[in-house]
Amino acid sequence: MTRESNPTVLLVDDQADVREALRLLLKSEGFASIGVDGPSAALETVRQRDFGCALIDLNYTRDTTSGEEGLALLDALRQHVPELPVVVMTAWGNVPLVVDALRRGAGDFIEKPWDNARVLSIVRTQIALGEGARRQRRLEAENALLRGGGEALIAESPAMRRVMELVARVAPSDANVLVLGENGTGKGVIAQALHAQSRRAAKALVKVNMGGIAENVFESEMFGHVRGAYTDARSERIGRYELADGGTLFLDEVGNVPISQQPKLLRVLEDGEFERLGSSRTQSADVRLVSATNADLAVEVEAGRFRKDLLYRLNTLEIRLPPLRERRDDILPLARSFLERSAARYGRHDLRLAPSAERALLAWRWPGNVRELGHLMERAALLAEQDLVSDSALAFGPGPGGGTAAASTELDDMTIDQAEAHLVRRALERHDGNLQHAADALGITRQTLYRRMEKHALRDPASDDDG
Ligand SMILES: Nc1ncnc2c1ncn2[C@@H]1O[C@H](COP(=O)(O)OP(=O)(O)OP(=O)(O)O)[C@@H](O)[C@H]1O
Repeated sequence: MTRESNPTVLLVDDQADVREALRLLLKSEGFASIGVDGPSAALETVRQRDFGCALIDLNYTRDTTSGEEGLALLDALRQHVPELPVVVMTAWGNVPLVVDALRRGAGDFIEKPWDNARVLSIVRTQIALGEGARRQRRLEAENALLRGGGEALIAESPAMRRVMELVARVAPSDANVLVLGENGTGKGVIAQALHAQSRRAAKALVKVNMGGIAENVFESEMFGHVRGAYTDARSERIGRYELADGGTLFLDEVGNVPISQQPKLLRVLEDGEFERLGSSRTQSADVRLVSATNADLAVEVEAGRFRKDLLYRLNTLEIRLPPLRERRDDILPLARSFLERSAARYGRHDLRLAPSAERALLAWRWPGNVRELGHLMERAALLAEQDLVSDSALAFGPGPGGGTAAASTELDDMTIDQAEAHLVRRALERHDGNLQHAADALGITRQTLYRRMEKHALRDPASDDDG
């Protein structure tokens, strides 16, 4: 969110005295304004900063009566900065032109010579409408980013109870928290709990997966960009940092922030200030940071891949999540909860675990932790032939060397590189492009999968747009 108290009005008119009269009128009501003399200067200016509203003349020197230039400017503004309310100024009585402008999206019109009170009332109304539109767009963007709903968090084991006590103690503070743990141990769930128990709970929890952001889009993802900031930036975009204003920003897989981008992250963490890519305007946001990693960041610092000063910014407090194999008391409560949820989804309401299944679940080492348990229960709910799910109905992860004879013959004829590309592609296909599931199936981390995909030029189905 920008920190400007009173929005600025853009005045576009080729006559300097008109601009000056409007500037003084607006100033008397506390509105700042910037005046420019024509369409190209107007378009240049809206690229550089935000306005609460624009007042544009419809006739410029090149063509002083038809209004064509003004209407073209109106169209361009609607396209470039759709939330900016535009008020058109016309000569008295030019009804067809006014109608045309309103049809093309002008918020209102002013006839010259104008009535001061009417100008001020229109400007106030249009600014309020524009703010409403921006707020709406923010909410939509936030909703799209929020993780799907709060799921029940299970913490029966002594180790997890201690974690939850720590969460309760640190959540209300604004301190940055680093959540550590193997893949699938529930770091995202803990980030959600920290947010839900904080005074920011009513605001957004914005998640960014650092493992999934390519180096060249890092800055625009995090801090947004203005239109035209780079070749594909067709529209303005709000960054994740700004979206988290007043709320919590969750940086997942923070160990993957490229070293070249780490100073940018450090700067915003130090003073809360940033610029949208392509803009020189400094903005600020009030953000509480929770980050997570399965990497040993001390080792990354040693190796020169992670800045020590950044680590110290992130880990004001650390929460370590034990792997599932070290909290066996959670296994069955989690399994029952996942089975119940999947059973409801697939209409198998009477499904329950047989003692043999419970013994098998307790004996498994859970390399994929809680996530693996969730997937196993979902498969069981789908595939179980009887309501009582026995150990034989549990398809524990493929052991090393799993795979069909046909697949191995295919692999026999490939180079190692080809085989790797083939396996990655097949895993992505089998798991409908879900990177985590594909990585689990391949027995590698999501980061490693991501690197392999880059190496073999396989597309990440989630990285789609420029906004
Ligand atoms: N204590 C818990 N209670 C209920 N569900 C849990 C718990 N811990 C994890 N889960 C579930 O397990 C899955 C994996 O959790 P999550 O994504 O938070 O793990 P993670 O440690 O962030 O994984 P990664 O390191 O791969 O990003 C999610 O579906 C989550 O809802």
